[in-house]
Formats: sequence, structure tokens, C-alpha cells
Amino acid sequence: MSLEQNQDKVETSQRSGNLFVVSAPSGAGKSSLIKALLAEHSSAEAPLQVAVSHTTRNPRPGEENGQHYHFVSHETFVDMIAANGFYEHAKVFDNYYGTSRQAIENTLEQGIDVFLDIDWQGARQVKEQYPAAHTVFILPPSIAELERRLQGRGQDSAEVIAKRMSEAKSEMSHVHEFDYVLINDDFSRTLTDFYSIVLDKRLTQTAQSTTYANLIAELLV
Ligand SMILES: Nc1nc2c(ncn2[C@@H]2O[C@H](COP(=O)(O)OP(=O)(O)O)[C@@H](O)[C@H]2O)c(=O)[nH]1
Ligand SMILES: Nc1ncnc2c1ncn2[C@@H]1O[C@H](COP(=O)(O)OP(=O)(O)O)[C@@H](O)[C@H]1O
Repeated sequence: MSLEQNQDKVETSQRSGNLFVVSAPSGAGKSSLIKALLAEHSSAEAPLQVAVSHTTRNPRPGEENGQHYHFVSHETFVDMIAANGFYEHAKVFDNYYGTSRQAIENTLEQGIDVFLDIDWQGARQVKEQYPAAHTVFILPPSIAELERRLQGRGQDSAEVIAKRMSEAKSEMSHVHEFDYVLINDDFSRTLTDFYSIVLDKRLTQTAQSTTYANLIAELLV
């Protein structure tokens, strides 16, 4: 195993994972960026995972229960709220969405970096409970491009697109509450910038870990 792989292995086993919260107006590209980041940069030595949310929204064509979302009834969602089952939850575009406690707590303890694709209300709730969370807001290059992407995605009706566009500016008005802002114009460049944030947090935490200090002490004997 190379030193780098060994370092990654040591890092993951010795550190709590980082929690990344990613928000954006619908259509800005947050799901695509998280999907591409995990596809290109998650490894056994340094795993990245997205937390699967619960929602009362109906599945879109191609969405699998348990993979894209846990699709539940309104009654089930309300029961989960009553049982304190959510780390955060919010009503977004007339549906309920939430991140279950189970979806993140065990994973972070295993040293896995976890990504939440949630709205600004959820980001605020996470930051209040877990100030160490790193929050990232994705902006579209323009309102016109945002609408083009929603239409191009072909997953929502004209009525749903109109509703999401009407709320886009309200969502974006919370951009200053976030630690990082990325303008998702060129996808590959945005993905590189996104990954540099992830790497910076991983290396910062590693440099502060006792294990890393032990490694350095061994080298300097
Ligand atoms: N607070 C919160 N928001 C969520 C959660 N899951 C998704 N959302 C947000 O709900 C909004 C609608 O998500 P979705 O229906 O998948 O539409 P999309 O953003 O166009 O892909 C988006 O802003 C998501 O970030 C969650 O678990 N908690
Ligand atoms: N930088 C980009 N340039 C052009 N199209 C993009 C870019 N990023 C995402 N898209 C496309 O825009 C649409 C919305 O992206 P998506 O990830 O579903 O957004 P969100 O999850 O924020 O709602 C998708 O069809 C996606 O392929």
C-alpha cells in the first residue's frame, strides 16, 4: 500500500468524517455535482457518501426508492418528526423533505465524508446543531440558464418549473449564510473547485490528527 493510500486509510480510520451541506435553487446543478464528485473521487481509502433524504414528493421517472430518496407518505413523515427521527426537515415546494439521524450519524463516526443535498432551511438547522458542518451554495450563471436547465432536465412539468423558478430568488437570497459559494457555469471547473473544498477540509483535519503527528514524529526520529 502506498504511503498516500496508507495515509488515506489512517485518516479515515482515525478521524470523524466531514459533513458537507450543499444547497442551491432547483436546477442549479447540486445533484449532478455531488453525483460526479462521488463517481470520480470516492474510494475505499477515502469514501464519500450522499445522505439519502426522506420526502413526501412523488418519485420522478427513473428515481428509485432508497437510492434517490426514501419516498414516504405524509403520515409516515409526520410520525418521524414526532419520534425526533430527523436531523433536519423542511417543507419545500409544497412537499416535506428531511435528513434522518440514522442517515448521517453512524457514517460520520466511520470517518466517511457525508454530503447533504438540502435546502437553505435544512442548512440552517444543520449548522445550528453541528457548527463544524461545511456549507456550500451553488449558484447558476444566470436566471435564464437556470430555467434552461430545469426545462432541459425534462423531469418536471411546466407548472412545477414555474413554481421552482418563482422561488429561486428567495432560495438564492440566503447565499450569504453559507461558507462557500460556487457559480456552476462550466461544470468540470465547478467540480474541480468543489473537490478542492473537500480536499482542503480532509487535509486540514488530518494535519490536526494525532495519528498524523505520530507519523511525523516517526519520520523525525
Ligand atoms: N431541508 C431539506 N431539503 C431537501 C432535502 N432533500 C432535498 N431537499 C431540497 O428540496 C428541494 C427539492 O428537491 P427535489 O424535489 O429533489 O428537486 P430538485 O432540487 O429540482 O432536484 C431542493 O432544494 C433540495 O435541496 C432534505 O432532506 N432536507
Ligand atoms: N454546469 C452545467 N452546465 C450545463 N448544464 C448543467 C450544469 N450543471 C448541471 N446541469 C444540468 O442542469 C440540470 C439540473 O441539474 P441538477 O443537478 O438536477 O440540479 P439540482 O439538483 O440543483 O436541481 C440537469 O439536466 C443537469 O445535467
